[in-house]
Amino acid sequence: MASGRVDLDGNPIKPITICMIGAGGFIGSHLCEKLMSETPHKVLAVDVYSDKIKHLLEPSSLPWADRIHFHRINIKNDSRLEGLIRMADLTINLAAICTPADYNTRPLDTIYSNFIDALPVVKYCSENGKRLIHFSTCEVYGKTIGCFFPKDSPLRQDPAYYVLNEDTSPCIFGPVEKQRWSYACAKQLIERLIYAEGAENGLEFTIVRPFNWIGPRMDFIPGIDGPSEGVPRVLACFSNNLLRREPLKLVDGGQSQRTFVYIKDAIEAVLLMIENPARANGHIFNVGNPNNEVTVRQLAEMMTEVYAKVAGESPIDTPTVDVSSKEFYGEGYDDSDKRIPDMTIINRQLGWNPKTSLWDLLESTLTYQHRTYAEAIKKATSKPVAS
Ligand SMILES: NC(=O)c1ccc[n+]([C@@H]2O[C@H](COP(=O)([O-])OP(=O)(O)OC[C@H]3O[C@@H](n4cnc5c(N)ncnc54)[C@H](O)[C@@H]3O)[C@@H](O)[C@H]2O)c1
Ligand SMILES: O=c1ccn([C@@H]2O[C@H](COP(=O)(O)OP(=O)(O)O[C@H]3OC[C@@H](O)[C@H](O)[C@H]3O)[C@@H](O)[C@H]2O)c(=O)[nH]1
Repeated sequence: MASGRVDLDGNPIKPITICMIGAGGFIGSHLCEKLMSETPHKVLAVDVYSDKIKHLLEPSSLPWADRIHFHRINIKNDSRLEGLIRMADLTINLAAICTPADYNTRPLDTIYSNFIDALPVVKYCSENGKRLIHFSTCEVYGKTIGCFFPKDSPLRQDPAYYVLNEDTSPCIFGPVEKQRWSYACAKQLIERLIYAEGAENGLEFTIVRPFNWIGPRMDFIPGIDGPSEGVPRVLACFSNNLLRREPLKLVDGGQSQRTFVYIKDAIEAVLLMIENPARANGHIFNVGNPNNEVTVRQLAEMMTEVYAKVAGESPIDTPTVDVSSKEFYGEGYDDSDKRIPDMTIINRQLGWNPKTSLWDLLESTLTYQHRTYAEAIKKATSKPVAS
């Protein structure tokens, strides 16, 4: 497994120690899995939760048991953080509040989590001469230029006005009272701070801008492994509706567009960044799949079709229902209109391309959702309600 592995320039890859903050989340769990099963690297896994990586931590007879150690730490207030960053060769920061339902209901937590709490991580990396891979977001681009043209303008069809490029696209945010942009703004400011640490103090950094990575273990199913009233991201919302045989809720008509990339494809890109520092340092990378674009309505229709196939159940008579964003998310919600990543830079630096079609990634993800949750949902919904 470990021997004979070489980087993109043919040099042998030396085992390193990685301090991964937010290792217990969706992306972290897949990255830990990849690092344990395919590389010789060690992981100091930092998070407040460990449920999603439990299968990698126990039992102690696992072949990688001595290469992954979990540290239950809240990075807001724990003096052990600097020690862990010093012990590692590389820090990867995934920790954040990053669910749209939180942007306008917990705006302060969102800003603190995405900016203030990330500050010591950047500082410790810079002061100790350690490399940093920081997770930002495609939301830093905000709205596309195209959305400001009249609906029937042919300019809307011109990629120059909607394809998002790391080095040339502007970042266009909405008003302060629409607090999605506070998340975007906090992420953008930490990017700028990291860039400045690189420019002034020589911090070796890579910034990742994920474009809707989806797959197994994303978020939670309300009432099963998360709060009943919780609102996860769209994959888990729609999965929950399908599992419960309820209509999928289309916010403001489901007209927003997204490109979805399979988590396993995206993790390949992160591994290339980890193992090719000379090609990744100093860069910001879009990581997404421009070929998998759909409107949210089309996503709902495809998920309904795929779920019927994997669960062997016919769809319900009314598979979707429209809801207003105010009803669904509360006052002050705003949305990103369209997100197509330009892949030129990641292609040039790391030769990475996504592989999995939207249909295929939904098929494997919904198979997982069905296997993991269908029984639990049946039990939960058949329980008599206490009077
Ligand atoms: N999944 C995507 O498509 C996507 C898109 C854009 C950006 N991102 C970014 O990627 C990163 C990871 O996203 P994810 O989808 O895995 O989210 P996630 O919520 O599943 O994972 C984040 C993890 O960070 C942990 N965390 C948060 N605050 C912490 C703290 N103070 N101390 C310790 N741990 C803390 C959480 O417990 C959680 O396990 C985030 O920065 C997010 O903004 C993800
Ligand atoms: O049940 C639902 C849930 C969501 N939606 C819509 O589906 C779209 C996608 O919603 P998601 O919850 O997946 O989140 P978004 O794509 O807006 O943001 C996502 O990508 C950028 C990251 O930084 C964010 O952390 C991530 O959540 C939005 O237009 C939302 O309004 C529905 O129509 N119905």
